[in-house]
Order: sequence, then C-alpha cells, then structure tokens
Amino acid sequence: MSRNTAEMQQVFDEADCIYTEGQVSEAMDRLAGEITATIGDQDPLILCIMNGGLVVAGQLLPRLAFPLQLDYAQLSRYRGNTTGGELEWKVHPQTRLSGRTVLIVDDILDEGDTLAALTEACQTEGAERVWTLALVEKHHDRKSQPGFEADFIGLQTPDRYLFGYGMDYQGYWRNAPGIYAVRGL
Ligand SMILES: O=P(O)(O)OC[C@H]1O[C@H](OP(=O)(O)OP(=O)(O)O)[C@H](O)[C@@H]1O
Ligand code: HPA
Repeated sequence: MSRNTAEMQQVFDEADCIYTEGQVSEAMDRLAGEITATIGDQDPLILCIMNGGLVVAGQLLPRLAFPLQLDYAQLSRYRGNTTGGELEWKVHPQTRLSGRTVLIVDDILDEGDTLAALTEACQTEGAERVWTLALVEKHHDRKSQPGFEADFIGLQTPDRYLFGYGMDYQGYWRNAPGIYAVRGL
C-alpha cells in the first residue's frame, strides 16, 4: 500500500461523519425541487465550478427534468491548503453568458469569496440573472462579504475542515460518500 493511501485512509477512518450519503441525497432532492420551481422554465445555463462542484453537479443534473445547458469554470483559492489565499482564475466558461439565467453550482460556501467573485464575474459578462448553489454552507463569522448568501443551500455544517461530495482534504477524498470533518480541524 502506498504511503499516501495509508495516510489518507487513516484520515478517513478518524474523521467525523457530519452527513451520511442518505442525508445528502435527501438534500439533493430538495435542492432539485427548489431549482425546478425557481428557474425550470428559464432556459438556464448551469455553471459547474471545478473541481469542487463536479460531484454536486453530477448528482444534481439527473434530478433536473427540464431543458438546461451545462458549462464549467475553474478558479482556485485554496489550492490544496486548508486556509484560503488569492483567488486564481484557471478556466473561464466558454458559453456566452449575455442575457442568460446562470446557476453557479459549487460544493461549499465557506468564507464566500469564490461564489461572490463568480457572481460578479457572470454579471460583468452580461448574465441577466445569476443564481448560486452550494451543497454546504459552513457556519462561522469570517464571511468575506457578510451580506452575501447563496440562493440554494443544501446543508449547514459546523466550522470544521470538511471533505466528501467534491470537497477535498489535501487533494483527496472528494469521492467520500458522505460529508466528513477531519479530526482536529
Ligand atoms: O467560500 P470560499 O472560502 O471562497 O471557499 C469555497 C471554495 O473553496 C473550494 O475551492 P478550492 O479553491 O479549494 O478549489 P477546488 O474546487 O479545486 O477544491 C470550494 O470548492 C469552493 O469553490
Ligand atoms: O472545509 C473545506 N473543505 C474542503 N474545501 C474547502 N474549501 C473551503 N472550505 C473547505
């Protein structure tokens, strides 16, 4: 067994499960209902924020039974660290956003910089309406723009370092089948 595999298996084994797969699935069902009712008739463009939004978008899309388009963008602030730094654009969406209803899909709203910056960027590119979704919102008083909230939130979490459903710990465990908090963080 490689050293990384052994270390990361230990991280998983020692982690606290905050939400089980079943609880996340229920939250996804509820989110899908809210999204359908809110923008289902607006020809939306779903903008998946890589890498964290991948699992959320992948599980959400088959629950949305209306016409939509998909694109992705990538920007990174954490780059494998557990605290945020400078926001770095890596990939801009390829689809024209002008006049579109856009739904930004990400895994987590932590300090909020990422979703706030993306919202502004989509508005600058002419999106008619920008909606935001985060599977989880972390509870603390370090929000970078205290008034900023996501339109669709799946689950609330305590102020711990999380992994699973797209969220990584040192690049690992985005695949974890539940939402977990790293022991001691
Ligand atoms: O609310 P914030 O404090 O801005 O943090 C949330 C962002 O941090 C993570 O991305 P990261 O920069 O780690 O890149 P990743 O998606 O590749 O993990 C996560 O996927 C969100 O996009
Ligand atoms: O708690 C977190 N876990 C993983 N990625 C993150 N990006 C911001 N906060 C987190």
